[in-house]
Amino acid sequence: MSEVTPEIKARVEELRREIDHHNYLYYVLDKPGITDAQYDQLMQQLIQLEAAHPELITPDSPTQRVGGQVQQGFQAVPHRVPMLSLGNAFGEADLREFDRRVRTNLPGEEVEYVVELKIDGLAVSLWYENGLLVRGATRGNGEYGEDITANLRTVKAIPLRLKEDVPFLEVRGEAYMPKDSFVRLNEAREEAGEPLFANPRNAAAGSLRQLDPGVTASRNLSIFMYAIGHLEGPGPRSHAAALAWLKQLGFRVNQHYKVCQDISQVIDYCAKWHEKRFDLPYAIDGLVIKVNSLDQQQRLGATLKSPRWAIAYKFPAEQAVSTIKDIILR
Ligand SMILES: NC(=O)c1cnc(OC2CCCC2)nc1N
Repeated sequence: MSEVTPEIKARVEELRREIDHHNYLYYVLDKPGITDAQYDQLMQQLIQLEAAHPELITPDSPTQRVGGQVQQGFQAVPHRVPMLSLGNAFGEADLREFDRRVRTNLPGEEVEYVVELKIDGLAVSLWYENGLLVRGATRGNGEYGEDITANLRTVKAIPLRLKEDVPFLEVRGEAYMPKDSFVRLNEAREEAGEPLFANPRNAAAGSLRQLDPGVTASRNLSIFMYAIGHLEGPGPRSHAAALAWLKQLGFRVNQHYKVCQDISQVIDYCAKWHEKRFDLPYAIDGLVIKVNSLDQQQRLGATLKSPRWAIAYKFPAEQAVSTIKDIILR
């Protein structure tokens, strides 16, 4: 093994920064800055330098996303803050009833809502210590999840290192399989005589619960972050500010969220996306409405399993019976 010179160390660090930046442009912002060939060229240089100087390898190096070993199973891990499930609203009357309950519990106060698309994937929790990804887990039963860190590290939209070294941060998001990846995967499975996945949510869940991270890496999963689970130190005071801060840290955040001043604006926004949902490159099964003020969220609290400050608006199930492909590709 040849001696590590300062020049080699500097080159490795420069390659890492450049590759991380291009991963961020491509997988987080959907705005690639270079061609795939140029990207592969950078990766090959870094792989070769790290192979010649393994002592330079760090856990957050872009070459360390796909771990080697196949796991025997998944460790059960406790969530510091339970991952609650959402109550459902199936129409305008349910949404107005939700608004009435919120305002009854916050007498005389102004209430703002944030409305987000409800990504149809798998809820996951990511833990970062000093800006480094240290753990990833499924929601599980809300109290305990499964440790799928090795699999989540392969999702390139998940940063291995944040843009700021926050001491401790746990964030939640929805991992999902884009529609075109879902169709391609099922076509390949049909070719191979394997059972098809019924929908992108099952495909994402199946891909994340693989014992071999190499299989997860091949499934082209992505993610949208939607909440801070636990944060040490001062943080944002509203949910909208939390989403902006997560984006600033380098996370992928869905940009179709809207701050609404009253429930009528919420209802209009839900109607708009009920119309437009097939224009999206990923599956959604509704929208999520949240009280914007984190202080009001705190004071509204939660029932045993659901927050009083949030509700899911679910789209009516598909009327026409059509093949999964038509629905996905409509
Ligand atoms: N699938 C989604 O896109 C989604 C799921 N969950 C939440 O919020 C949590 C926070 C409090 C209970 C639910 N937001 C979302 N956008």
